[in-house]
Amino acid sequence: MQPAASHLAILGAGLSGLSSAFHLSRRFPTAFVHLVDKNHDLGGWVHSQRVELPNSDQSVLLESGPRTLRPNAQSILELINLLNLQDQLITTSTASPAAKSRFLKLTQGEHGLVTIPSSPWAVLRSSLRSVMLNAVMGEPFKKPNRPQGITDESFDSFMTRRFGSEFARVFGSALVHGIYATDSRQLSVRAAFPVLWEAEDRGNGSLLRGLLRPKKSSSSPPLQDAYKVGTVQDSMKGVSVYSFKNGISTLTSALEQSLSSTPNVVIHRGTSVASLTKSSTSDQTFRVSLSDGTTIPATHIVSTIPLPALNSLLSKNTNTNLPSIPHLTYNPYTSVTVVNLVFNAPLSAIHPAGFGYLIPRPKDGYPTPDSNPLGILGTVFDSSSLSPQDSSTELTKLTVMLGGPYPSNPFTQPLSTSSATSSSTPSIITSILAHLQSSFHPYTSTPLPNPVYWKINHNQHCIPTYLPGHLDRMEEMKEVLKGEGWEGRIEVIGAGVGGVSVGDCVEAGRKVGDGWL
Ligand SMILES: C=Cc1c2[nH]c(c1C)Cc1[nH]c(c(CCC(=O)O)c1C)Cc1[nH]c(c(C)c1CCC(=O)O)Cc1[nH]c(c(C)c1C=C)C2
Repeated sequence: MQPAASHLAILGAGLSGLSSAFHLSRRFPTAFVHLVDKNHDLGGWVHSQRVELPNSDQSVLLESGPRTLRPNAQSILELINLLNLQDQLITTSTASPAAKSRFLKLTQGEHGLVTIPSSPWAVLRSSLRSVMLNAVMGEPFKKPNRPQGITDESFDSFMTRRFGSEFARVFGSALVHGIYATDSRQLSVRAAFPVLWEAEDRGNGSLLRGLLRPKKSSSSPPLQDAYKVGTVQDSMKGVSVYSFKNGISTLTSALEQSLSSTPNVVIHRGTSVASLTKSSTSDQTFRVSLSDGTTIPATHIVSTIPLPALNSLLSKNTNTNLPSIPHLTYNPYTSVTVVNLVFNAPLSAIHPAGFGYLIPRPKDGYPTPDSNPLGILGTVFDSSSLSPQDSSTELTKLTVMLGGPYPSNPFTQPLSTSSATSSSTPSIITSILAHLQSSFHPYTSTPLPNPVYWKINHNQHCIPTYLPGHLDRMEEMKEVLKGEGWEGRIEVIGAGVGGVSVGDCVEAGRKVGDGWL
């Protein structure tokens, strides 16, 4: 029989680790909960920074990780309620341009952005008409064409089957750039977009018919599992996305603060896990040794660190009675360089109102320095939805994202994390400004002003690319963790396992250790 969960060790204090510690410390109020992170600052990829602009009394809030949240993630609404963050919310309505207007930049050489049509009438007037019309109108009438017996495929192959290769490249690859910053020809459709895979089943082979057909309603969750959202749900009516006055770090900082004042929780920051072994004595506890010399005896473990990091940790163990965990190094991780720019001019003087734009995969694939030399994936118009974070609407902030599947660009290495004012503009910023100028033409025909502030952050290996077959591999991994040696007393969660969004990570932390006693 499993021992009671009396000593819990949680490896990694990003969103999944913080959420795990928060929920487990409430579920097991008499257990000792240890939360370990190699960094001194907790929160993982969430990084919000308020910057005072030089020579002015103005400030802006810049994000280098996730910047907005969606109201459908109940587990986040629950944290907002439990941590009392409601008065710090800023919301963007579904009727705002940020929610309604999205753009594509089709080719680097050509000026301008193309609006993604949001209604059938808009399609008829759009320059994307030729790519969209036949693909979308024809899909419901196309014969079912999923090859028999396949259990997964790439997102590109799925979209190509149903809509044709040009539609898959233009829309599919751009969507994947904006979420996974990867090549849609590598990404598993079932792991990344399960809703679409299931809709094709429901529509008897047609994705669009399946999306229009309602899902069979699942029975409501047992009462103890109901999300404690309080009145937060009501404040999300008509909201498309939201954040906080001081950015997404509000959530991670509030979790950290709450854990710091919880008597049964110890946070070990700035120290990494040196080894993970299992005692050979009859108590069979795990030993988590930290690089600062501390050893945590643990009855149960939650690993939220990237899967390759867990693999390195376990492969250091010699003479261990712990079985190896499969598939930890199967998926690659992509890196994204995030460039925040701030202009001393209102939004309308810089770019059209809207969410921002994405750039599809070039026609000839990625290693094409002529078509997209900087490897730009897209640009977010932050001020369209997040201007209440800043001290003035006379400022415009936007974020250019580079990297992902493009060959690593020559600028990122020496500038991995840097920021400055316009007095010393490096060539990457100059090149990005030229790209923006061409993207915003003819909306803005006058030269763009120099940014009053810019900041570059290179997020190395920040997002996993789930390769086809990911869900089956994760099931196999879970079977091993339930078996001899681990005995269901370790759970491996986080972005590498079950979803990369903030909501997925928080939800995984909420569910972890469900069967522990
Ligand atoms: C660091 C860059 C990131 C890129 N994708 C993600 C990050 C953190 C993760 C991500 N982005 C989105 C989702 C879906 C969210 C959901 O469905 O709940 C995820 C998991 C969508 C998204 N993409 C962009 C924005 C502003 C959003 C809204 C959510 C968020 O704030 O992250 C823009 C964008 N993200 C990336 C690129 C290249 C890009 C380009 C415009 C990569």
